[in-house]
Amino acid sequence: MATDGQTSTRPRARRIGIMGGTFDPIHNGHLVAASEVAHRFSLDEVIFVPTGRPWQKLGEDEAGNVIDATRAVSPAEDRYLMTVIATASNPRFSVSRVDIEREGDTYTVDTLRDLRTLHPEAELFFITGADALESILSWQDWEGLFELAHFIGVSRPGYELHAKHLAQHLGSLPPDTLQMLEIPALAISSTDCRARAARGRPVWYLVPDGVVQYIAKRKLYRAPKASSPGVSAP
Ligand SMILES: Nc1ncnc2c1ncn2[C@@H]1O[C@H](COP(=O)(O)OP(=O)(O)OP(=O)(O)O)[C@@H](O)[C@H]1O
Ligand SMILES: O=C(O)c1ccc[n+]([C@@H]2O[C@H](COP(=O)([O-])O)[C@@H](O)[C@H]2O)c1
Repeated sequence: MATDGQTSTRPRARRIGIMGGTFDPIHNGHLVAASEVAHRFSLDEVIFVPTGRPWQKLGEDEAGNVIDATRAVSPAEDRYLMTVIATASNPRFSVSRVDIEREGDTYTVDTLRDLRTLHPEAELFFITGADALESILSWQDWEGLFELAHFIGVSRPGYELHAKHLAQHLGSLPPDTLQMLEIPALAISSTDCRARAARGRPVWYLVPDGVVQYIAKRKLYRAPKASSPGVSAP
């Protein structure tokens, strides 16, 4: 604290965005979302965090039995490497392995706790698309999430960006707990990119060039998902 009547020169806390996703594959919708939030919220860095075991995307029932084999997710290392390739040219973007190195299902509550431990002084901003925000009440320990970071909901074509379902819970929290941001509309999804790659249709300009090349090199999304060595049960 300044004691001589001068203004304190203590630097402001580092502002870190967290872009969580399965990134199977990462596409330009993810990158634009992170870039827009970084600009509008004056973030110093955005950390992309590929999921380890995205439990809601595995097509499994509660006992872990595969009930929809078409929903198997690509190996975490492939998704991680595509994320590194896609973000490499932006000095403000980085990629974390916290979710892929933690065992078991991936829960955002754990992601935020791990990143808080790694960045104890930082202000954290978790970035989520309108579709993910819509289903946040189904996330593990969702009630505690809003105490761990600010949340930024971003628009996405085909989804309404709102927090009506959270109104009761957010009422008792500071107004900057959840903020909404309209971003340029890119109607791109990983599901569509996978379907295109599977049928030999182009994914150029939907995903970064290096990711197009990585998908081709690793022959991702070509074989039926049931036979790929993903993270769902064999
Ligand atoms: N086109 C987009 N515009 C804005 N946000 C997006 C867009 N695509 C994905 N997101 C957001 O990015 C995060 C990670 O998304 P994810 O990796 O599941 O991609 P996806 O395209 O939704 O994948 P899939 O089609 O396999 O469900 C989520 O918060 C999601 O809402
Ligand atoms: O915490 C949970 O239970 C939870 C359930 C579903 C999704 N999430 C997180 O939401 C982010 C986007 O996930 P997804 O599945 O849409 O790629 C990613 O960071 C996930 O870990 C988190």
